[in-house]
Amino acid sequence: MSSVLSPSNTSISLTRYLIEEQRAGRINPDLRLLIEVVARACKTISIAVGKGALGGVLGDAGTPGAASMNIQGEAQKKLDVLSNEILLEANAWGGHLAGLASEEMDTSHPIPDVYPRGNYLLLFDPLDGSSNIDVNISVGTIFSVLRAPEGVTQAQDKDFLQPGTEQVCAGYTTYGPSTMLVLTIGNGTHAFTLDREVGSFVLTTRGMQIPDDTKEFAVNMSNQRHWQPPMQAYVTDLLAGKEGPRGKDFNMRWVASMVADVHRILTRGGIFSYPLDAKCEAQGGKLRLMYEANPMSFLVEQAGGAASTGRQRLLEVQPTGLHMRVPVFLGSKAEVETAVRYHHEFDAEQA
Ligand SMILES: O=P(O)(O)OC[C@H]1O[C@](O)(COP(=O)(O)O)[C@@H](O)[C@@H]1O
Ligand SMILES: [Mg+2]
Ligand SMILES: [Mg+2]
Repeated sequence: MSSVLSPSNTSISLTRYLIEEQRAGRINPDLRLLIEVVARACKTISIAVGKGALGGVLGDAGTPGAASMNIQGEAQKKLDVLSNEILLEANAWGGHLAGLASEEMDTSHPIPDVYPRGNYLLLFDPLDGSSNIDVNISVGTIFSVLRAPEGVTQAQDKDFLQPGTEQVCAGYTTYGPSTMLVLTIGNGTHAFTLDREVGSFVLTTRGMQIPDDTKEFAVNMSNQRHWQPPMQAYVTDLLAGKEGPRGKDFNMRWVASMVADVHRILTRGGIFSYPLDAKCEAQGGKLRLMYEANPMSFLVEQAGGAASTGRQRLLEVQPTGLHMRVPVFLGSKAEVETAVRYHHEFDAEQA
């Protein structure tokens, strides 16, 4: 059972938590440093996000009429670009990386020759929930850490193409009413809250646990007409409530910031889905495997939940590109298994 820790003078900081994990032999000094550097960069982003219009960080990057686009074909927000720069600058010189990759950069980013290299690869979505930036709704940063292949000191895109099961660490920060960092190194999922006075992340929930069952689902319902038949059937039965085949009523939530929707699920359960639909079919989905779906799936599985494409365990998907997209179903284990059953039954009927 997860335990929300009441603040006391023995509060455990992120640094102490990581040192204890290192002493237990679960992480080495390089990975500990890498996590500390990412956390510090997220504190800087949190300050920028918190300033909002006063910091001049709202709105689109680029110039009026000439928005700057990323490889996803999306107009970049100023905070997308600023957060990316903050994470790049913070991590380039740290000496624990062989390469970086980001939602906002077409290809992987080499570590400048002047800096020492390390054995890890860092992938990140510098600012998740971009459509919510200008309307003051929670946004976040998502990151994933892999090992660089043996002998690789300056990674290329192909070196990042490892299934999610190879992650050694994953996390996200939410920039909401409070700033929180949620982290796993493969020994459970834990939440830290930023103590703004002290300037450090403090452990506030050790061992987050997602209840197996839920009465809450999160999906962008406006895409319903574009969904495939199994998804149509699954949501129709959710909406039918206790009079329907599911025999219970379900509530719906959709923040449109994956970090916020997943944080709610890690905190009180639920299922989050961004299925394949006619609009994103050609791309293979909406959400990105390497720096959205994989890190969130690792965190969810480490909290007792499940994560699937609807047809396959998400962490076992073999990446084919840095910006590969996938359908996503994650959260309460029994509910994800139910959604997957609708897809398998439909496929079996088609076969
Ligand atoms: O606009 P939609 O269709 O509701 O999609 C919302 C989804 O898109 C995202 O904003 C995509 O992430 P980015 O903001 O990092 O591009 C997710 O956070 C969110 O779950
Ligand atoms: Mg995102
Ligand atoms: Mg983003």
